Amino acid sequence: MYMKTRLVRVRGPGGKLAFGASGEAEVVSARGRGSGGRGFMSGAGETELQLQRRRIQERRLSLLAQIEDVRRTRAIQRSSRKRHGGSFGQDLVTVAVVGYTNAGKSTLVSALSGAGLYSDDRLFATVDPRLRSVILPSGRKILLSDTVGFISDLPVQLVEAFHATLEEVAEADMLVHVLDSSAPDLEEHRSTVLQVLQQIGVSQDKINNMIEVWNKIDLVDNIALTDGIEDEIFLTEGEEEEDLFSEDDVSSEQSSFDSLDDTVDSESLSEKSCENDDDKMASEESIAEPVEMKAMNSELLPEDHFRESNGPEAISTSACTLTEPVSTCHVKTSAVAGTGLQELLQLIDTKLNGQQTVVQRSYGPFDRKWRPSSMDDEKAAEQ
Ligand SMILES: Nc1nc2c(ncn2[C@@H]2O[C@H](COP(=O)(O)OP(=O)(O)OP(=O)(O)O)[C@@H](O)[C@H]2O)c(=O)[nH]1
Ligand SMILES: [Mg+2]
Repeated sequence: MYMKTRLVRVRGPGGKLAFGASGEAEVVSARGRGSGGRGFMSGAGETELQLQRRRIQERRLSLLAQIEDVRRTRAIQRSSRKRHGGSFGQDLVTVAVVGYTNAGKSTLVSALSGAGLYSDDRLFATVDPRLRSVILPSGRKILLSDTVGFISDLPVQLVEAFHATLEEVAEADMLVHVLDSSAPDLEEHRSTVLQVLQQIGVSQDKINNMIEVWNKIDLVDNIALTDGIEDEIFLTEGEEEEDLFSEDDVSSEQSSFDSLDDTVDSESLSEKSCENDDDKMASEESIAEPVEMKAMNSELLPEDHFRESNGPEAISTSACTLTEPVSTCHVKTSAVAGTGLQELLQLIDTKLNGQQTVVQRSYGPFDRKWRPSSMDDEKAAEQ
């Protein structure tokens, strides 16, 4: 097939035609040959290499045009969402799902918006299929935004291509960071993502407020999880896991969630933990002192205990800070098995409710606008 459509020639070191010989290989396309005379010996047309380069260039330009389209569309979507109750309003906040490549972001977004949970792609599907609407346990509707996976050492040339995604991340009201908990280089993935988020101008507040999803929990062997892996991931070195709560506490946790979803089992119910929003100051302090990390085994945290100190809206008083100088809430999920999904939605709900009163949207590098300093808040709001 290849030979039928293309002429392949290999030029040997002496410039002679030498099929299959080692040396500089020059592949001449049949198309190019036609345009350049009698084969490359007499100044052939476009070589295969040139042809490939041209095609790559064309493809690049076409992709850049598409990306520009997506950016424009998303900008329109965002302003429309703001007008009709978006970022500052009640109804349509955007939660961007970020994470290292292959962590399971797309699977998770599909699972969250798939059968069994409310899903409505209609509104934005025509312009961007990666935005899915989801109804939280409280009835609040949000938009979940799937994003391009981050990778280490992202080539500079690719950054432009990622801008559409990055803008969505910078603009999102909240971030959900999906981690593949079975990945051996989990820590590296986590720090790469945090680094990229900082690089693209996501505010520290937003990073601190981020929910971590420990996905692919089905791949992590239960015994290994309790014996070692979880300790490695979640506990600070030197800290000892404590049996903090009695069985009664655990069952009270379950009862408090029964109203949310009867199908949720006790195991998955205990699979979440969250820092107190009010503890934000404390967590910010911990950024300055990265060594001082609190951590707890989330399995042991009862719901009643969370509520005691945080009021009805809060899920947890316990900071589940990790070994990184960033404190986060976390939920364990298996996007393929469908476990932990309700807990994740509940956590997003709780976080958003907590944010509601203090929503201070951080401006990323993409939406900073100049504003006269004398302008009072009312005028600014009108604008
Ligand atoms: N066992 C298991 N596999 C999962 C889970 N979630 C996702 N996967 C698998 O992991 C692979 C990657 O999933 P994706 O959803 O494409 O990951 P992604 O983060 O969107 O990847 P990129 O778009 O490349 O960044 C797929 O083969 C999924 O089936 C999970 O919870 N458990
Ligand atoms: Mg994906």
